Amino acid sequence: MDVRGSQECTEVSMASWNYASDITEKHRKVKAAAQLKYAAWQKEAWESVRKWSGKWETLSDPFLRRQFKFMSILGTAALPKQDLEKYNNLVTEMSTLYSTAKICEYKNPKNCKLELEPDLTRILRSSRDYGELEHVRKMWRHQTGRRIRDHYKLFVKLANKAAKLNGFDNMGDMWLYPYESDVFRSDLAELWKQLMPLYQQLHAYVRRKLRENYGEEHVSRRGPIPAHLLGNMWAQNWGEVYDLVIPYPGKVSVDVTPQMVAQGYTPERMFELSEAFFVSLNLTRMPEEFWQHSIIEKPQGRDLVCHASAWDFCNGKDFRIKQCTDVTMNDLITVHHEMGHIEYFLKYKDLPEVFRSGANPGFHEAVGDVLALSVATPKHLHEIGLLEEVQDDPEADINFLLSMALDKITFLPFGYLMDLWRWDVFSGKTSEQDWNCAWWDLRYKLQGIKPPVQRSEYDFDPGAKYHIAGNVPYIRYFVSFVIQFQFHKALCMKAGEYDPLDPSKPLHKCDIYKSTEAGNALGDMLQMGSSKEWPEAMAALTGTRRMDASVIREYFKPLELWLTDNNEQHRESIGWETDEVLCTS
Ligand SMILES: C[C@H](NC(=O)O)C(=O)O
Ligand SMILES: [Zn+2]
Repeated sequence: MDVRGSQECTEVSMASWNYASDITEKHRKVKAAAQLKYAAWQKEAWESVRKWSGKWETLSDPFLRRQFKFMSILGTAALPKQDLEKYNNLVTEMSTLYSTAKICEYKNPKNCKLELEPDLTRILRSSRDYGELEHVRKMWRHQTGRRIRDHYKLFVKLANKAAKLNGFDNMGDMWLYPYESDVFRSDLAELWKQLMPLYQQLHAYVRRKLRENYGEEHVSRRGPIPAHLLGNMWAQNWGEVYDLVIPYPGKVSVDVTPQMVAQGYTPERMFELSEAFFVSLNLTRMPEEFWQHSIIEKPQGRDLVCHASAWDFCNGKDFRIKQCTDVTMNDLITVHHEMGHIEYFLKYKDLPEVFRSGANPGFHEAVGDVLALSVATPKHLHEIGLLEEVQDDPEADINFLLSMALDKITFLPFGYLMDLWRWDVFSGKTSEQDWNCAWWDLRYKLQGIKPPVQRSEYDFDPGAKYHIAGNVPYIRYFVSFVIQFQFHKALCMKAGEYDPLDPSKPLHKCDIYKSTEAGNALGDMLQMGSSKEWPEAMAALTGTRRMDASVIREYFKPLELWLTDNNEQHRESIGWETDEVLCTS
């Protein structure tokens, strides 16, 4: 049944790639037709599997049983043709509106060509003008969320119809199927409960530093932080305001963006640097086709989906990244993230097609980030010439850990709430007239942030984020940000870079570069694809079968102690409160 990566899969991937990298009506038509053809092929394959239902469950070979289990879920191809065509068009239209959105410049309303990448990303990273930041955030939401709210209404209806045709109550349940656990949601709630205290300490510290920078009239002592001051369009990580919050200024800065620019780094060099790290671990070099067909710089003169992505063309040969790479440290980390996907594709390409995916979607998001945890260390940045010296003192350590926390800890509540909101929308717990205010309830409750201007139900702020417009599930990133530290710890032990009993080898200083023991262990887990249940893949690499928040807390322990002490010294209140109405329904 399972062919070497069906021709239909290659065809629909190619048509989707052509559209995503060059948004034209012609490419859209070809993609829509290929999607319907692929769905017809999937439905045919599913029909022949269904003939076995009631029999395959008793097959003695677990490998075969698992293949049938996965093939018995058809997905959205179960929709009647017209519904599927409508569903596909809605998703394509929403992600196109998002990817082609442009806004006018704050100080020059005649220039209305500003795009998210790189224009708005750069402004949000570098501007400290309160009014400009507020303008950029508000106008982006007018051009994206507001314009797709109606699409989203019909999308939710069709998505739930498809879920029901697959035997699920709603699409939120269908999205959780690959995690193969009926306690998964409560496991996630437990992880967040364990991590929230650290987040709240970091939030209190950053709020104080931003208050000192912008003044108490903009950043109150006890209230939520205005979202547009956090350096990122969605306030999903705060690394870009590192310069405003550095605990010990005057130390060597771990943000090596200036060094990368000064040394004439190009996107090509960033990709070669990333590949060199993977190869140093005895992992796989990028194939020739990768370098021929990938898009690693934003092409001029055409619209495309700039959000970075990694592509598997189902033929065991053709794998690509599409990324509008900017020469920044943030994008160097993203390059590793995307190349981690390619490594996974390469490692499981000879498995039956149904097993060519991550042990669960969180695993796929974690691979590249694990390597980036080593790359980001001052020791590694020094080794590759991006940091002039390594200062091995407690203050430099706190600076480094804070920069890592601004990316990894600040992300956790956002990574969790994105699908908390969507699960409630799919299940109907959040009704359509409350969509936007339910979003802000979660943004306030979990992240302790607020919108710069009051929101209403004319807005659709979730739609201002790629993964909602483009219909990409998001809990995979929350899972990744927890398990990538478990993987990091296991690999660091294999590399001899971390010893729980040796204080001179703390987890946050580990760099697995050139360790083939670590690389082989990681490669062995990647080779499993989704042929085994994810706790088995987790145990193969880390020795434990569960997601475990204690590892990320161990990594940040020195910082957590420092933050708690620093907040006490400044008598900062931990947490947030407000009587402001953030959103009117
Ligand atoms: C964290 C997630 N990463 C990704 O899409 O690759 C994001 O960018 O929102
Ligand atoms: Zn990813």
